Amino acid sequence: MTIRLAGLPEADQDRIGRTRASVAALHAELPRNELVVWTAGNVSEKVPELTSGHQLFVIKPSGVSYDELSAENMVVCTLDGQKIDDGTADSLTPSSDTAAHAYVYRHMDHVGGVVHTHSTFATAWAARAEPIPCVLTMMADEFGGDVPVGPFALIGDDSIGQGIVETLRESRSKAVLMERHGPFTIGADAKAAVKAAVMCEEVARTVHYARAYGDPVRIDQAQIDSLYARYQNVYGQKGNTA
Ligand SMILES: O=C(CO)[C@@H](O)[C@H](O)COP(=O)(O)O
Repeated sequence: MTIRLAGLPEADQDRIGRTRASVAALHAELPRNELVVWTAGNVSEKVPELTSGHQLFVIKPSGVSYDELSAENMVVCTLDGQKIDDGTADSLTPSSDTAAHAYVYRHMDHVGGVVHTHSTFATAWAARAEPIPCVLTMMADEFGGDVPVGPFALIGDDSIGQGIVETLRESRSKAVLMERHGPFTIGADAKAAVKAAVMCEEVARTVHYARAYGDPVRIDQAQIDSLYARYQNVYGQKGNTA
């Protein structure tokens, strides 16, 4: 039976509303960071701590221009990728990549946010099915090593999601270059996944130019491990309330 948003406890409705607003706002980061053209990218976030016990996520409606996105038209889905009765028109369909996002949430419990783009430099590496080698400290920081390539898969069923999960389970990376398609990124929440998408495009561009003029040198594994540990555990204002 379809879950009805209006029938959920008030606290759950409030939580879902906050997630819808946050995911709608984060989509503006995709064109702002030049990660998308037209509508070719999407962001989703799993709704945490629902008292009703439902497991839901929020994702962009398919093909809707980023400047028309709002909390009200963010689509709410079950982890099976099925749209609930979320108050939007029945005709409003979720992202083409909903099945992939849903598969990741079902199989990677620690993931709270997923992003997909076709950002130019990362997608060029995906077109060559070539992992981005870890030749930059920024890559060790954010990805803990190379940015891996996932298998080519057609859109619309679980195959992309399966490829994302199989690839990222073997890596610390928050980004995977799906072969001949483009990058998918994950994070503890949608903002972390958007950051990973921004950083993935940045390192794809930098390493592309580095290789155009020479042979970049890999960072050795012990140094990658040290850089990753510092960045993930010390960098920024970890826990500071100031
Ligand atoms: O690769 C594709 C379509 O082939 C998708 O990733 C779109 O580029 C974004 O689709 P929507 O989220 O707007 O449905």
